[in-house]
Amino acid sequence: MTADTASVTTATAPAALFDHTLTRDTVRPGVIFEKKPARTPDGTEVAGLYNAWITLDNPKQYNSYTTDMVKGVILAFREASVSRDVVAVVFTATGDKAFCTGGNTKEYAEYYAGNPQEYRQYIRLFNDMVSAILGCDKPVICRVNGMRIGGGQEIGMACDFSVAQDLARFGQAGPKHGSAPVGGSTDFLPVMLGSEMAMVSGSLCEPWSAHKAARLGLLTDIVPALKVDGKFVANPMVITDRWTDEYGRIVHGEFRTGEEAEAAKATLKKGEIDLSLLDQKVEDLCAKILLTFPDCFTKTIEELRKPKLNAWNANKENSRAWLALNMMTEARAGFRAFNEGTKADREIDFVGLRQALAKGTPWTPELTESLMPAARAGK
Ligand SMILES: CC(C)(COP(=O)(O)OP(=O)(O)OC[C@H]1O[C@@H](n2cnc3c(N)ncnc32)[C@H](O)[C@@H]1OP(=O)(O)O)[C@@H](O)C(=O)NCCC(=O)NCCSC(=O)C1=CCCCC1=O
Repeated sequence: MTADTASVTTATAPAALFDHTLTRDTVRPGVIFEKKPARTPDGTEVAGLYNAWITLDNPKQYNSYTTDMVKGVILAFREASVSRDVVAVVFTATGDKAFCTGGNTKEYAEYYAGNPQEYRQYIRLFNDMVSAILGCDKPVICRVNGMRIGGGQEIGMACDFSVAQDLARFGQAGPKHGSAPVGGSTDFLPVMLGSEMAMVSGSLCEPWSAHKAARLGLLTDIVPALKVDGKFVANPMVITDRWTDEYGRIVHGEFRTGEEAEAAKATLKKGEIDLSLLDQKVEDLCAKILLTFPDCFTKTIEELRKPKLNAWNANKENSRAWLALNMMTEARAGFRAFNEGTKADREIDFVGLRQALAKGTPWTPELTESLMPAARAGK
């Protein structure tokens, strides 16, 4: 007679399991780790199996990660990775505004600016966070609950799948705020988009809509999140009702402008945000993963990660050194400007800087001060 799987398990599984977790320390400020029951495609809970949800919880600062949070993310991924009962990891954040807008600019401006040796240590942690995602033994789904900008885009692209609510925006901030997107984006973007669009997305700091990001290959799928009069509608700020302009150029996924944008803002205002379709999509994806051979699935994603991982491993250490030294010059100026400026004026004087450097001006403290929004306000 053939024994059922449960009896075989009872007879042959070790009586006591070794613990491969690095630490059971549950104090992880700004990061929530939860195990939620895994479900079959029809929604039935599966006994003894879970999906690990790792949630960035710093909504007031758009879920940017503080140094403590980076440590928390590493530990959470480590725990999810070694949990035998975890099927998939869902990486997300609190609220509906932002998944993550990258490194915490307040910390950058007030602690790391001008302190390269400290930032070098921070980047060790940051690099370990990206590596923890890329090396997770479970498939990782980024549940993009809102904008994914700067380092947020980098840790999002390190995930295996990304499912987004369609009000989310995607892109980089570094070249405007004093950094280079070498925390993953310069490695992942060419792999995911091809080099031309990688150049556009990585360097110009112009956000893309979810529709555009999905069309160009950054996302697994998108869902509407805005409900107007009880009905889900596509992000009204984005062109979704036509594919081309009068010259045949693709406009689907571009942001609306002029009167169309004004009307869209009004629609946004009267609607409410509901992430239930996002949750459903994430659950559906987790359920698809559940119904596969675990080891074959893991081997598959390990192989498919390689183009991203190889690029990341080739560059991360020398990027760390560059990022540290850049905290003496452009990052010091840019992150301070963002932190000290107003919403209407929080970038440095780019033209003034370029003109000064063209004349060989050194990076003195006086040069940095002269580039700040406060210097313009005084003029
Ligand atoms: C474009 C923005 C992402 C969003 O702009 P907007 O919609 O106008 O919202 P804000 O009013 O700016 O933001 C709401 C409040 O959140 C605070 N906030 C936003 N992002 C951060 C952040 N990253 N750190 C700390 N606080 C943040 C913002 O100050 C507002 O607070 P308030 O108290 O004033 O209400 C825009 O917010 C933006 O550009 N943010 C900064 C993006 C950024 O520069 N990120 C860092 C990029 S570099 C990076 O991430 C790196 C990672 C590792 C490798 C090296 C590296 O550089």
